[in-house]
Amino acid sequence: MFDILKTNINGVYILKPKVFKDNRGFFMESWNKKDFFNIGIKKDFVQDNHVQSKKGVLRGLHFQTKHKQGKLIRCINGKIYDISVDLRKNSKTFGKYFSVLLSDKNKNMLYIPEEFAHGYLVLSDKTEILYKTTDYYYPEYESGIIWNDKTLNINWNLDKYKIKKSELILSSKDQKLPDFNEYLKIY
Ligand SMILES: Cc1cn([C@H]2C[C@H](O)[C@@H](COP(=O)(O)OP(=O)(O)O[C@H]3O[C@H](C)C(=O)[C@H](O)[C@H]3O)O2)c(=O)[nH]c1=O
Repeated sequence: MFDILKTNINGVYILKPKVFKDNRGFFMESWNKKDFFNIGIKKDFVQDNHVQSKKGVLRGLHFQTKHKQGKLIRCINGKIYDISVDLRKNSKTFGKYFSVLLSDKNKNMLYIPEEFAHGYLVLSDKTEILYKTTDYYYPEYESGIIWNDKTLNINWNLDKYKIKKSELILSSKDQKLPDFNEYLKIY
């Protein structure tokens, strides 16, 4: 059982699971095929990912050019500031981004359809996220856009979260991602 919040980007949803608390702790359904189908999320998930990161890690912005992946993301320990960028050519929000705080406290879940670049800034140590994808990992089709692209102009809220740019931890791959204008030339 979920409350569904539509967002300013068509097809991107925040799902708030119903949390059953008692003197033992809590129970919640984190995914239910029927409920998702009724929302309009009809593609099956085929892979589950579990990622742990230190505070200050920034992963992304990533997407697969073929075998594009829809994602259902949730944070089970700590918190992340999650960013997804609409790359659907015919979308009226093409190039626009959606941001949301996902944490073990708010238990919010984010669903993004295929053709979105995805990334997140990690706001606390030993943060763990779980996310399902609607297609498999194909490293040969991995691509991305640099996190601080001037055209996308994403506000990562570094000041708000008191994370210095010099403290950010990115993979060497992510440090070399192309910018949005290069992306526009290729795809
Ligand atoms: C994504 C992925 C990675 N891997 C292996 C490949 C590397 O040896 C290792 C770390 O991969 P990577 O550095 O690409 O992990 P992230 O930077 O977290 O990548 C993810 O970051 C952003 C936020 C995403 O939304 C994507 O799901 C994904 O691109 O895990 C796998 O075995 N399977 C996978 O599905």
